[in-house]
Amino acid sequence: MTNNLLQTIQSPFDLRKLPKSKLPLLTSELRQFIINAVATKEGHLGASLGVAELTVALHYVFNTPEDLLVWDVGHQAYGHKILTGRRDLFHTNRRLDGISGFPKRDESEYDTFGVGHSSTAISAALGMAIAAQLQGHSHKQHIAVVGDASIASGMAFEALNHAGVSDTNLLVILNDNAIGIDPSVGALKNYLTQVNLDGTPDTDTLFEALNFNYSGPIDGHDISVLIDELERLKTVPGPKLLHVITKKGKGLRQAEEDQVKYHAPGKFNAETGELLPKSTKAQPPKFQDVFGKTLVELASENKHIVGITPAMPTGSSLKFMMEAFPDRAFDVGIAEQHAVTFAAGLATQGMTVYCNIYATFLQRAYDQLIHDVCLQKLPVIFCLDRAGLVGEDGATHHGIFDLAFLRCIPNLIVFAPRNELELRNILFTAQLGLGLPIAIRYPRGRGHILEWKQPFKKIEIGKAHLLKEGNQIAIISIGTIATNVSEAIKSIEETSEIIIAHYDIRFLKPLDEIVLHKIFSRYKKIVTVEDGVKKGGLGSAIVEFAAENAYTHPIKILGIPDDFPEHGTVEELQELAGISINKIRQEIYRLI
Ligand SMILES: Cc1ncc(C[n+]2csc(CCOP(=O)(O)OP(=O)(O)O)c2C)c(N)n1
Ligand SMILES: CC(=O)[C@@H](O)[C@H](O)COP(=O)(O)O
Ligand SMILES: [Mg+2]
Repeated sequence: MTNNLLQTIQSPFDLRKLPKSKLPLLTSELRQFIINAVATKEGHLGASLGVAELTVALHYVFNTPEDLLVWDVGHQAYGHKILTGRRDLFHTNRRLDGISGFPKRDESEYDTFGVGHSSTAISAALGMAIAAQLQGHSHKQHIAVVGDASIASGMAFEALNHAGVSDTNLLVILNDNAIGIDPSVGALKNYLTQVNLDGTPDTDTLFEALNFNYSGPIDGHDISVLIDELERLKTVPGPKLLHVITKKGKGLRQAEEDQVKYHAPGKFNAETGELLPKSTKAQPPKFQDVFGKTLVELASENKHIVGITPAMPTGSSLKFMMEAFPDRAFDVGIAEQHAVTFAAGLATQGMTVYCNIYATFLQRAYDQLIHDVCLQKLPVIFCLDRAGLVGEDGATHHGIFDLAFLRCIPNLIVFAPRNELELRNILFTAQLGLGLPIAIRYPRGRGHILEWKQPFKKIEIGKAHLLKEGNQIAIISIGTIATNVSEAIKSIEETSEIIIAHYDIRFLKPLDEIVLHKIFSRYKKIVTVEDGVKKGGLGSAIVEFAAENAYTHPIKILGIPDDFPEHGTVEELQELAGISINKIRQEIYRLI
């Protein structure tokens, strides 16, 4: 398909000049543009395909950017980006120095609010709407587009509760496709499904009870119905909720049929929709699969084991336990706060709980972690996937704060496996009973060990590992960044007389003080390396240890500088942050 019409749209002002009759063609071209771009450049697919009509209709009816449009999560905003001046830049989506995969305020005036984490749109749009009232801009419209999985989160409920007693020009559009990344769950999902089946609710809807003017459900792929309803709602004062039914992946057969895989499918053939074949060579496992498969092994021996994921069964691989032991594995929806306190409740009753949360999303449940788990010494086992730099998802998704924000919590053990075997063994060790909560953080992607299914070995809590001795400088690393450190050391030792010691501290908490005293007595200079923020993490811990023990060695901290890393490949971002093999080698040379 050509995209002749789409090519004429530089901004929504051009779009609004088109006759309504041209909009279906424009929508098809937009959809095809997204398919072509994601097929070769990768990214999120299904969500943007599902809202193609809605995106065109919103920019057609509302006077964006004067009217404020807020996308929840933002993984569905590719069409919005393409229509708002970024079509010709779209090939740089999620690449280093390119545009972000999510709406971002400093990228465009049409991106009214930075997103990536879910369920923020209603709060943000309500804030904007109340600001408009206070500033006397009563003509402004405020629209939050939120998915059925995201609206089930606590934050979204809190915002609805507040908005319902406001008299603001707020329109919440519930984009209901009955799926998040994985199928949506919970009582609200069942309620929405029923409303959808009935066609129209015959009693007061949940949203009417919260004082919203409810309309729908309407067909989100019928652009003319959408436009008529949005035009009508523009004239209705107060908080409104429009229930729109869409199909995730709409317009690409495979994406409609396998919505989980095509949420973010990787490269595929734009014409046939088929995923590009993966290498047939045996590969080391993904860390998430080491977690998921090991948990099944452990759960089959230990009936007290329970697993929890907040809406990421596939991403975390908890799906394996959900299949094997459906009664003991829970997808609680996008509800990180609930997931943590739910885990705490289970732990009070002697259950052995593995609560798997992406490191970045645990940020949302910080109080629950402190107040409900650690303060009460409840031995919940937190498995923090996607820790460190995650790559193309960028600033909103890097799991780089966890080491710093976990280290300051009393009673919490913090462990980062160096490889798949260490992950497997700590998962085993944790269920033997630690008497304290533990956070186990590991990265996105694959490790290096093909034969990872080895017999379990118990890990001694608080014990660091000497990986190699040296003569002047000691490097202390934590987690899988040890691979970069080992490579950097190897290349230096190949070309010089210097021999560098390397320790894997493993436990950020409790620190192995015996080993640290040995390091400080034996070596003149210390380097720490972590794939988390420098402020507050491993480096800070070592500096504090040195100060407490009156060691005056120079200590060089390598980690993420005090800034938000953007998107790019992990290797590119490590280079920028100064923790790539190359940058570690340079730093060591500088010290020598
Ligand atoms: C706080 C938080 N938890 C988890 C995620 C991961 N996540 C991204 S999209 C998504 C599903 C969103 O589903 P829905 O709101 O229904 O939107 P759809 O993809 O169907 O358009 C999830 C769980 C996230 N972005 N933020
Ligand atoms: C939009 C969002 O938050 C998720 O889709 C996220 O991109 C998933 O990340 P992984 O690909 O690492 O599972
Ligand atoms: Mg959805």
